[in-house]
Amino acid sequence: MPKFAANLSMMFTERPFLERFAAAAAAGFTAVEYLFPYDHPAKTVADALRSAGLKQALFNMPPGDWAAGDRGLASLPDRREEFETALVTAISYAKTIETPLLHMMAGIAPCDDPAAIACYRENLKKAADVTAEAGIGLVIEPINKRDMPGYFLNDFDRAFDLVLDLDRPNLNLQFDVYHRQILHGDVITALRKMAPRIGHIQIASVPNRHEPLTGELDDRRIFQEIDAIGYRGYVGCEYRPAAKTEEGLGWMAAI
Ligand SMILES: O=C(O)[C@@H](O)C(=O)CO
Ligand SMILES: [Mg+2]
Repeated sequence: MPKFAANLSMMFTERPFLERFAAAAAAGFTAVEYLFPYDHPAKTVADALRSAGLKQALFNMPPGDWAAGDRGLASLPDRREEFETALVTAISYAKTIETPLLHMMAGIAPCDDPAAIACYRENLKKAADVTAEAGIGLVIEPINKRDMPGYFLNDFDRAFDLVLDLDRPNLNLQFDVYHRQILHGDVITALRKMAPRIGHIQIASVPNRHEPLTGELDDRRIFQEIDAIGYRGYVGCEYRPAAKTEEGLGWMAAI
């Protein structure tokens, strides 16, 4: 059975961010992930994590101005400086919080624009090298077009090929089963094919992004396959609970 990390951007949101750590631990989780820690000093987040006895699985690099619609900076040629600053901030937080993995979001840009493609590639190489120096892994995640229209990285094969092509040992794929199913289906074949370069996995039911076992996929079968491909990292529970978070945790005992 995979080991699960609670996603604190979607789960336990009945409480303020810093109180979600203790709630996740009380519910039996041993690790957490979330989108962004940057609203709080890194030390404050690290203290919340450690006093709850949790491990950090992953968080994202600063995405630009999320409220204004930014969804990452990596493919935006006119925001290269901001990307570099975001990278420095992410590494500093990653060291204090002790995350083994950072997710670099691509941004909203046409996926066939040569300038965006070149910029993304260049920034990805830079981020992979800088994170490697810091002893941190880097992941990229294809995101479906319904949840994030216009997102640059919207194709699993393209992301996988890029990871292979850049050939950095610390650069891998964030395989979100929810996005995979909406974008392409064929989840199990893709898990098998991409297994050597999967750095992180996330799950949710499809199409409502609720608890596992409540959607169109056979999540038990998918968890078996995640074990079978030899994945030993955390599986992030990146779902919006259908009701209160604790009320929906029964799926873990049922799988
Ligand atoms: O799937 C998602 O939405 C997240 O993993 C993410 O990092 C960007 O929103
Ligand atoms: Mg995800």
